[in-house]
Amino acid sequence: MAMTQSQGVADALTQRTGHAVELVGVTTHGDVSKALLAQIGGTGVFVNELRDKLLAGEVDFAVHSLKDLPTYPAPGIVLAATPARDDPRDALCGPAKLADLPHGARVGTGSPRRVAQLRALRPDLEVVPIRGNAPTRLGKVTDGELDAVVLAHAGLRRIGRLDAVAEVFDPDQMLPAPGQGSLALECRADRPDLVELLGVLDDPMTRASVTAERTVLNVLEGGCSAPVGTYAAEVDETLHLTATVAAYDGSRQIRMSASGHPDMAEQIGRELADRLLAQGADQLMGERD
Ligand SMILES: NCc1[nH]cc(CCC(=O)O)c1CC(=O)O
Repeated sequence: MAMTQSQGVADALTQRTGHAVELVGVTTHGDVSKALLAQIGGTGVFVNELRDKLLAGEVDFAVHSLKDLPTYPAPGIVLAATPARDDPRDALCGPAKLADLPHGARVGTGSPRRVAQLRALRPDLEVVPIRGNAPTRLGKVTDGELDAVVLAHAGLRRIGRLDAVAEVFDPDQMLPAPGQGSLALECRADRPDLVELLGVLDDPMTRASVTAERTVLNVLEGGCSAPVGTYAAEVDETLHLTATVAAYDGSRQIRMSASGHPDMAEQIGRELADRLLAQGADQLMGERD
């Protein structure tokens, strides 16, 4: 997935600027570790090695999945572009839609956000923690170990496996991870030439949406392993943001929305997060079964 999305960015950049781009593959801790993301700390596990190579001057820019990027800034590094977002939703992969899965069906996901929202939708399911890349996860359904898995639609599209999708979750049912489906192009802050070059791929609507989403996560002090779901989109120059914090066991969920001018994306996110906290979001996030 990482190589496919990076190649897409490289091609787009060459097309727009005429510059040739050479891909340098980097394996990260998140790629090799078999531990659950929630256990290895979550934030930065797919990102840190790439940032090290940026700072060492071994590569000029890095392509990340935005949802894997920690919300706190990295010294010396800037987010030069957020290209137009892919489908941000989650997808159920398997032989049947969620409502048609048998009682007690085994559904795989390692994400506390997905676990919490799945349990809220179908308390009877057995949610099984899994890791590994998307093909490995899909393989667990094919070989009968699991009845279904939940994966990001964007990732499935990038690896050409939309055939596995039984149902795409509406954000009303399951809110995606902040930044899901969006890419992040990072480069060194002391390379204004590159910041400008990469800027041709920036999509202002995506930037506003993901800024609002990531601000919610930042204020709630959650990483990619927090049970926080968000979705923001711009309609007629108004940014609409919805966010949820869910108890891990699915028993309780706080869900709220806000909207405003896209230029105020950060403030919209901050105010929504404050309202979630006032409703007891921090208490829900701290709970584990
Ligand atoms: N956590 C790993 C990860 N990082 C980005 C994606 C998918 C692509 C995206 O959301 O942009 C995935 C896999 C998944 O969640 O199914």
